[in-house]
Amino acid sequence: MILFLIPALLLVAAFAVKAIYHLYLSPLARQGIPGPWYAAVSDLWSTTQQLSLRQFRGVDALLKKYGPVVRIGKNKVVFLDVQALKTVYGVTAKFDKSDFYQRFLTNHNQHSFTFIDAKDHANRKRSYAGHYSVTNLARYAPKIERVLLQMVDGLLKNGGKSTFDVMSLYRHLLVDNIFNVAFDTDVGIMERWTRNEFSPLDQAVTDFPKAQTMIELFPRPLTFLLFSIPHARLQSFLRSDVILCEAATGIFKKALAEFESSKAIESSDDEKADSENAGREVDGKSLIRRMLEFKMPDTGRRMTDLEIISEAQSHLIAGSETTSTTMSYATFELSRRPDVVFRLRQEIDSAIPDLRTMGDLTMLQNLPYLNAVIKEVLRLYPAIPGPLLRSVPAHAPDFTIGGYHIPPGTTLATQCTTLHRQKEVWGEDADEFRPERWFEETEAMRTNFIPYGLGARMCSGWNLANVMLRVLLSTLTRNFDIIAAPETTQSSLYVLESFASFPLALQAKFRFIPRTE
Ligand code: HEM
Repeated sequence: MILFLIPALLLVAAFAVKAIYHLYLSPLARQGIPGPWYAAVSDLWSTTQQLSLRQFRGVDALLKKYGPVVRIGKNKVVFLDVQALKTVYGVTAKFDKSDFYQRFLTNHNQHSFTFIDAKDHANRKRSYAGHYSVTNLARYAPKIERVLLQMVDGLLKNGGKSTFDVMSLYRHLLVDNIFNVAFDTDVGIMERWTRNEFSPLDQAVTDFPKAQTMIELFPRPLTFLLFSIPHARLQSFLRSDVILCEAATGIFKKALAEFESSKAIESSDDEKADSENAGREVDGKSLIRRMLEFKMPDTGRRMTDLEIISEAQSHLIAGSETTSTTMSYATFELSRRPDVVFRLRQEIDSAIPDLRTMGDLTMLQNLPYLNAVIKEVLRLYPAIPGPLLRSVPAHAPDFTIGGYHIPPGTTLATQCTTLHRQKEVWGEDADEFRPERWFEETEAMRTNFIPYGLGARMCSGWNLANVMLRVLLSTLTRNFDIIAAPETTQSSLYVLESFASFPLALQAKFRFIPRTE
């Protein structure tokens, strides 16, 4: 008995000593940064918050209770200070991403979203620079429109008889879209949806962030147990990374073959190659082609096959689930706000008279009410609602937030959920969906609105996301009256997150009744 007791007592004593250190003696404790004691003594609070899939809510509650700088872990501080936002996240900021992002490695490889080191990250971003620019995206308008009209046709054919889960519907469309826009490949996922066929790729895209969070938070030595449970759905959930990697490898091989053959043409017949490549220039280069051609500026090294595959895989994930969730919440607002639909229709009907077209992308970019609606959706339903974690670098010069000295090694973060709902910035109706507020945009609104993050690590695909939100919202509002299914309510859409947000019910069902007036 005593043999068990002594180690147990030693463990308790070790925990108590550590807890005392973190509560009273550590550099953060000595600064007296406010926050609950139970969050400061260990990282248990933070871990349970992540497990509960409500971390952004817990952090929001603490920021409201303790003020703009709060200690939420042994070594973790969250803040709301706009000045600090620029220092921590700004374009010239020297703060790296925290190692939290390592859970999102794809195929065990780094990609732009996960790189910790700023130089590695900058090089990777250079490898596909310009691909998601507004001008380059305009080249893909016909492909975007084709898939969009497939969806509209499917809904028109149904004539409003059935309800559809739009989380899944939009994801199908957006997965197709990423393949078209980033990889110049048509995989026909939307078509599968119209035939009511299951698509493993679509499922894997939505599983990935949830599965990676589960694997990360599961006790490490026991992970193998998780992978041994003989349950088909659980195993496909846990292996979403493999499914996505297979898809990315397929498109990589295709792009590589095209790249090799174009090089062969170039070397065998320069003149002929010139004319063939002239054709390619008009088509633009796919994301993979850009990476195949890229050489690191400092070393001249080319990217390895695995690096390209992992980067492509990450764009597939980042580019579909986020936009689909945002659109699903937009659909919910449309279904319960006839006043917003009325104003939107007034604007869109006169801008796009032909029902069978999507409208010019530049023209859509200039529709004020449509853009106000999108901003309001991104404000209230940000797809990444929780803390964006950064590390104070080892040799950081003296760094303070709100008068507190923050030592090197501390993990720092802000979160848009709280920034986007501060009454001092957005007014007393901050929690309400009111697109009109964007017609009186203030400087404070501009600096506190960060649905796509900010600085050097800001979302690479934000132009694409905005394009897709515009074409989807305008086309659906134009063609359909949208009615929420009885089971789709504020409670069923209660927001949860595993870094990316999703509704509690995991679905959002609506009927799309063809518009008659
Ligand atoms: C409504 C849709 C979207 C939202 C709200 C969103 C939000 C974000 C946010 C907040 C970040 C920064 C995360 C951080 O700092 O930790 C991010 C990064 C990123 N997003 Fe998006 N995103 C969206 C759509 C897209 C799309 C369509 C793509 C297309 C490929 C994309 C690709 C990426 C990539 C590659 C990164 C990593 C950027 C880097 O660190 O260099 N996202 N996104």
